[in-house]
Amino acid sequence: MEKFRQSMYELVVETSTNLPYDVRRAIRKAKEQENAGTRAALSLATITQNIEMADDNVLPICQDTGMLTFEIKVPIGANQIEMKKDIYEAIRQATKDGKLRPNSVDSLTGENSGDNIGPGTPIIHFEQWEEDYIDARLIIKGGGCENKNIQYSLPMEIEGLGRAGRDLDGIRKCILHSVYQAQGQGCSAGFIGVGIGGDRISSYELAKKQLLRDVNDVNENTKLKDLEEYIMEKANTLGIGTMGFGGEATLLGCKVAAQNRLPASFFVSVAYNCWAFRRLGVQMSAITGEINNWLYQEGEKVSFKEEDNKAVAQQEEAKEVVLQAPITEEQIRELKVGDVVVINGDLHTGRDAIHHHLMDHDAPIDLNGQIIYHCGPVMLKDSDGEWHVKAAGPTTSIREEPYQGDIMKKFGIRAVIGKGGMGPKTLKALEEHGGVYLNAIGGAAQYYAECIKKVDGVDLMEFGIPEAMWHLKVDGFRAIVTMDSHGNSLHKDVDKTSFERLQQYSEKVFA
Ligand SMILES: O=C(O)C[C@H](O)C(=O)O
Ligand code: SF4
Repeated sequence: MEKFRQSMYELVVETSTNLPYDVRRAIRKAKEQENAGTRAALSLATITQNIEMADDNVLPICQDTGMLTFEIKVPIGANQIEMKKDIYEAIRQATKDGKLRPNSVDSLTGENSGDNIGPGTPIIHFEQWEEDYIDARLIIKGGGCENKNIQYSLPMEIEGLGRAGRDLDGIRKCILHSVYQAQGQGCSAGFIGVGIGGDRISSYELAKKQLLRDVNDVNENTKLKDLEEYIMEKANTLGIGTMGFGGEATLLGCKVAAQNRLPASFFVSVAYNCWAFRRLGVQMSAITGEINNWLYQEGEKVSFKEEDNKAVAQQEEAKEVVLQAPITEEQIRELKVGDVVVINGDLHTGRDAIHHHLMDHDAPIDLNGQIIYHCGPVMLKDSDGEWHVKAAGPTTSIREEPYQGDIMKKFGIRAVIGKGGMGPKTLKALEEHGGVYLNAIGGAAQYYAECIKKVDGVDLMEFGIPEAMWHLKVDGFRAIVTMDSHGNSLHKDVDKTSFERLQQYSEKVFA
C-alpha cells in the first residue's frame, strides 16, 4: 500500500478544488432554468466562474472545506489502522498546501488544531466487503449547510403545512419544509439527502449517505422515486432561488432512503448540502493503494467558461455604486435593496469569535465608517512571512444576529458583507444607525479572493486563521444590497413569498 497516502492526498485535493461531473450537470441545468439578466442568473454565473477558477488554480472552491467524511470499503484483511494514519498525513499535507482550511476547533477552548486533525475530525467509516479492491469516497460538507440540516419526529404539526402523520404524506411535508427553512442560508440551490427511520443518529447518518448517490440515479423503490420527483418539482416552485435571492432553481437534487425504526419513533432527517457539493470517490488497488478509477466522473465534463463571459459582460452593464471606506451615513442612506455595489479599499474580516469579542472589548483598529466582511479565509504564509489569501467567500451572517446591530452602533461600522441575510434586530439597527447589509455569493471563494489585492495585517490571531480579524485591501469587490437603512429586506420578502407558496402544498398527495 505504498501509494495509499498519495492517493488519499489526491482525493482530498481533487474533492476540495474540482466539482464532480454529476454536480456540474445539475448546476448547468439550474442555469438553463433562470432567465438571463436576473439576479439569480447573475449569481449563478458568479458561481460557475468560481468553479472554473478553483479547477484552473487547484484551490478550494469554497473557503469552508468542511467536515471531511470518508466512507471506505475494504477487502477482508486490509489494515485499517495504517490506512487511518495515512489519511491523517494526507490531510495534514493538504492543509499545509492551502487546499484545506484549518477547520478543527476545540469546542470548549475555541483553539484551532491547525491541521484539521482532532477529536472527532476527520470522520472515517470503514466497512468490509468481498471485492478485492478499495472503494473510498469523501464528502466535504461545510458548516453553513450543515447548520440547515433538520430532523423531524412524526407525528407533528409543521408550520405552513399542518399535521404530518406517520406516513408517506407526512414525510413529504417534512422534506418540503426542510427546503423552505433552509432559505438561501445553506448557499442554495442545494442538494438534500433524506433518511427515514432509525434512531436519531442513524437517521441522520442515512440522510448524509444519500449524498453519496449520483445526482442522476433513479431510486429503485418506486414510492421513494415518486417522492423524490415530487419534491424536485415542488421545491423548485418555492421561489427561493440562488442564495435566497428569488428564482427558479432552489433544489438541484433529492435522494431519499428508508430504514426500519422503533415502534415509538419515526424520524425524518434531512442533510442539506450547498451548491458547492464536494464529494468524490476512487477505486484503488488493495495491494499498492494506487487509484484505478475516479467515481462520479462519467460522461462529459461540463465547462462553464463561454457562458460565463456573456453573463459577466451583462453584470458589468448593471448600475453600480462604488463604496470606499470610510463611508458616511449619507452614502449609506442613498442605497436601496437591489443596488449593486463595488467596494474598493479597506475591508476587515470578522465572524463568530470577533463579534462575541467586540461586545465587551475595544476593537484592535478604528472601525468608524468601515466595512466588516463575515468571512473566514484560507490563508498561507510565504517564506518571507507575508500572508496570501487562498480562498475568501462569505460566511452565514445570521449567526451574528444577536451582536451585529450593537456592534455596528458601538464602533460606527457602516456596512457588513455576508451571505444569507440577517434578521429583524439587525434590520432595525440598520435603520436607526444608517447601515447596510451587503450580500456576496456564498461559496464563491476564488472569485472574491481574486479581488483581494493585499493583506494589510491581522489581529486577534489567537482565535485561529478563520476567526482572526484580517485587514484586507480589495479592488472591485462586488456585492448586492439586500437589507437597506429604510427597513427593506430582500430576505424577509423571499421568506414571506416562499412561505405562502409552501402553504399551497398542505393537501394530501400520497395515500
Ligand atoms: O465557515 C465558512 O467559511 C462558511 C460556512 O460554511 C457557512 O456557510 O456559513
Ligand atoms: S459557504 Fe456556502 S458553499 Fe461554502 S460550505 Fe458554507 S454553505 Fe457551502
